[in-house]
Amino acid sequence: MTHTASSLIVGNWKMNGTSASAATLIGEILDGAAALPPSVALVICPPFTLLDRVGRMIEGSVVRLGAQDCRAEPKGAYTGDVAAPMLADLGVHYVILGHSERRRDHFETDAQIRAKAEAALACGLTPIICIGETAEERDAGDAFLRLSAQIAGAVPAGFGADSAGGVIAYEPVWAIGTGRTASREDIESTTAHIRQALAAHLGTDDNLPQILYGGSVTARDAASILSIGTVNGVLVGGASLSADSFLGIAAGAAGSPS
Ligand SMILES: O=C[C@H](O)COP(=O)(O)O
Repeated sequence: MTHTASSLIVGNWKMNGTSASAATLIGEILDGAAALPPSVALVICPPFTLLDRVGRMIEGSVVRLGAQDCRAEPKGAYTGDVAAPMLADLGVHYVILGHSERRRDHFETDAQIRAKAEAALACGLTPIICIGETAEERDAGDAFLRLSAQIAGAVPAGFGADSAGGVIAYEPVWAIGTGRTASREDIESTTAHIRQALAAHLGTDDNLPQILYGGSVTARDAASILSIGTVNGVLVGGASLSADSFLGIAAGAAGSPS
C-alpha cells in the first residue's frame, strides 16, 4: 500500500483549490511526473472537496492521493467530520494528521492524533503524523523535549511496521508559511533526534517510520534537504500549489543520493 520509494514528496494544498484550478494543476503535475525516476514518489493532499476529482485524475499514474485529516471514529453523529474508512473508500492512500494548523485551530491533542492514526491504519491508510516545536519552545531550548513528548503521545505502538507503513513529518511551526526554512544543520540534528526518539518509543531500530521535513520548502533548497541521511522526503505547502515549484522540488529529490 505505501510507497517504497527513497523520496516521498507530499503536497499539502491546505484550504486551496477549485475544480478548475485542480484540473490545471494536476494536469501539469502529471505531465512532469512522468519524467521522474521511480525512486521519487509524489502524493497530493487536496481539500476534502477535491479528493474524488483529483483521485479520478491521477488514477493509473504514479501520483498517490492523500487527505488532510480524519476523525478517529469510523462513523456516527459527527457533523462536518470525515472518517478514515470514507477516505479509504475514495482511494486515498495517505492522511496527514496533527498538522500544527489543526493543533492550533482545532486544539487537537497528541492523544486524539494517536487515535486518528490508529483508525487510519485500521483501514490501510498511511498516516503522516506531524510534529514540530514553536519558536518559543525553540528559543527556550526545549525543542527536542517537545518533539519527544509529541512522539510519545501521538505515535501508536508499532508505527511504521504495519503493512501500511507510517510517516512522521517534522515541521517546525516557525518555518511553516513564513519563508524561513530551517537550516540544513538544524534539520540534520533534529531529524537525528527524532529518529532516536522514535526508536526509543517504538522499542526497535527496524522498520522505523519515514521522516519528512516541512516548512517553507522550495525548489531552491529541496536537493540539499533531501540529501540528509535522516530525511526521507518533504511535506510541501505553498510551493505545492505551483506545478513548476512542486516538480522542481521533486527534481531535487531525483538528484539527491538515495
Ligand atoms: O503541510 C505543509 C507545511 O505546513 C508547510 O507549509 P509551507 O511549505 O507553506 O511552509
